[in-house]
Amino acid sequence: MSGNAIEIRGLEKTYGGSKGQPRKQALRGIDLDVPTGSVFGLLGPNGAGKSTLINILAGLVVKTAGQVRIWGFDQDINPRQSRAAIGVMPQELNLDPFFTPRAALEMQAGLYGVPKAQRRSDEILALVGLSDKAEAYARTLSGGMRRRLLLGKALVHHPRILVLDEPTAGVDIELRQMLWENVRKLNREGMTIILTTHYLEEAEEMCDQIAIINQGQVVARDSTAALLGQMDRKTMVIHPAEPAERLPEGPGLDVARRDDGSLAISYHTRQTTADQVLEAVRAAGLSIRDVKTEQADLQDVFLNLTRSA
Ligand SMILES: Nc1ncnc2c1ncn2[C@@H]1O[C@H](COP(=O)(O)OP(=O)(O)OP(=O)(O)O)[C@@H](O)[C@H]1O
Repeated sequence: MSGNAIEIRGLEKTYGGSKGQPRKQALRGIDLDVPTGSVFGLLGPNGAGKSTLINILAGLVVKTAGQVRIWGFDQDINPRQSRAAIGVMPQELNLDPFFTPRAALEMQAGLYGVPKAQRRSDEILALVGLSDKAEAYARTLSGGMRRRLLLGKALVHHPRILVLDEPTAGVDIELRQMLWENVRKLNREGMTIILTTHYLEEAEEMCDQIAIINQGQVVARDSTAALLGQMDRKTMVIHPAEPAERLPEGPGLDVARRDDGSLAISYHTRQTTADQVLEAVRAAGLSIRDVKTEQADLQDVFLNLTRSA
């Protein structure tokens, strides 16, 4: 398919307040296109609504309003086809402890109505590195192996789109590499990949497109390169030798006094050099007792984006 693997318009979700809990609006009108063939990163702080969005795509959560098209199929009009186009690797390790990996894959294939002749359990077991555990009970598998099996289960029905919800949260380096190798391979073969992650460097490395979600809304959506361009904010924290009477000034400098008497000077590294910041400090008549820099992290970026939104 050319164009978009997924098209979302005006998507809303309000969880009903049960047992006296207040109602919770988790998604507040999401518009989002995921280009076919991309590795698409869905970023956002805890509680932003990423899992809700993914679960709606997977058909596990019912939306309150809006339209979702998966591989051209409207979820409301063609629920079966839209579900068949997507495979989801969930966050929780929800596996039946008495199934072997092979049985779990066969069972999943059965649920999706994949005919026996078209099942590729051995191929999938090999892909996720579980061939030698094919007949082991799930309860005897390590956490990492269970994750691999969940990835395998997401692939049994040959989906066009693979969704990975926090695939590398708490996994070791080896498994992480193996997951990313698999993702790259599947993407090269044409699969569209959507993943949620908390790790900015992971998104930077893996994703060519990124959407940032905050409080149920898309606050940024761009190519990774363009977004990272906005993330070049650094903060230089200056402890002046004497209390500062005058604040440093300069184009692109954002200066704040902190409670400990230090000055936090934020700037964009593409626009301003550290030297220019120091010059502005001296021009304000300040001598420096101590200085350190703070790199913007994803949290800063979120704050920035939500403020400007
Ligand atoms: N079943 C539910 N009932 C009520 N509220 C819910 C339910 N599931 C999620 N929420 C609320 O909806 C909001 C979005 O949650 P969601 O799990 O989608 O966020 P998230 O971005 O995936 O966060 P995390 O990274 O922590 O998984 C949160 O405020 C959450 O508490």
